[in-house]
Amino acid sequence: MLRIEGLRKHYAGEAAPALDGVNLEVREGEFVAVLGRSGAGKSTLIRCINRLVEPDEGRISWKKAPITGIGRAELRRMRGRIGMIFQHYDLLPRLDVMTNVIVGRFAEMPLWRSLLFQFTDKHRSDAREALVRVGLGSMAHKSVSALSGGQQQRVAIARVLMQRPELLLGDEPVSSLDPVTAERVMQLLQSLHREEGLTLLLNLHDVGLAKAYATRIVGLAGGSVVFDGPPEQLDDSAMQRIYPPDND
Ligand SMILES: Nc1ncnc2c1ncn2[C@@H]1O[C@H](COP(=O)(O)OP(=O)(O)OP(=O)(O)O)[C@@H](O)[C@H]1O
Repeated sequence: MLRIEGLRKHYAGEAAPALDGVNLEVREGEFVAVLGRSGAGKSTLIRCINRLVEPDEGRISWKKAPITGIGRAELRRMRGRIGMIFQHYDLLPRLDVMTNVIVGRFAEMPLWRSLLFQFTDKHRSDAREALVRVGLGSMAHKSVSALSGGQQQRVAIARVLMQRPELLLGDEPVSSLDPVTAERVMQLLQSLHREEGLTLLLNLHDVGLAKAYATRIVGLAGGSVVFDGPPEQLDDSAMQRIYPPDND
C-alpha cells in the first residue's frame, strides 16, 4: 500500500500551497488516474512520492517502508522500487534504444560499469525482453532520435521495466502523443497492470483515457482531493468539483 498522510507543499513565492493536506491510500494492484485542472497540484503530488519534489509536511510510505524522512542511500533504494515515466520521455537521444533501456538498471550496477557502458549478456537479454514486451523488439539498435513520440515513450516504459518497479508513477505520460498513439501507450500500461500486477498512479489530462483505463480516479483541485472513486462515479457533480470554472 502507498500511504500518503497530511501531504503539504507550498512553493516559495506562490500565494497558495500546491498541496494542501493530501491524504491518499493506494492498494497494490490499483490503477489510479489523477485528474485536475492545470495547477491543481497533480505533478507536485506525483513528484513528492519519489521526492523529486521535497514535501514541506506529511508522511509517505510504500509497503510500510517510509519514503519521507529517510537518508540518501535509503531513498536511492526506494527509488529503485518506484519507477517513473514523464511527458517528455527523458531518453538519451544520441544513444541507441538498447542502451537507453539498459540505463533502467543503472541503480543496481557498479558505477564503473554504467560509466563505461559495460553491460553484461544478462543486461542485454533483459533489455531485449523488455523491448519485446513493449512491442519494439526489432528496434534495439536504432537511434532513439529516429523514433516517433509513441515509440520513444515505449522505450521509456521498457527502461522503467528494467528497473522491475513495484509501483509506477507517471507525470502526464501520454500528453505529448496523438490520440491513437496515446491509446496504444495506455493499453500497454493496462496490460502491465493486468498481467504483471503493477500498481500505477498516473496524472492525466484526458478524462476519457482516465475513465477507460484506470480502476480508480482521484480528482485534485486547489491542492486537495475533491473526488476519489471508481470511474463510474465520475458524474457531472464530480466533474464540477474537479474542474471548477474560473471565478473571473
Ligand atoms: N517549481 C515550482 N516553483 C514554484 N511554483 C510551482 C513549481 N511547480 C509548481 N508550482 C505551482 O504549484 C501549483 C501546482 O502545480 P503542479 O505542476 O503540481 O500542477 P498540475 O496540476 O500538475 O498542473 P499542470 O496540469 O499544468 O501540469 C501551481 O500553482 C504551480 O504554479
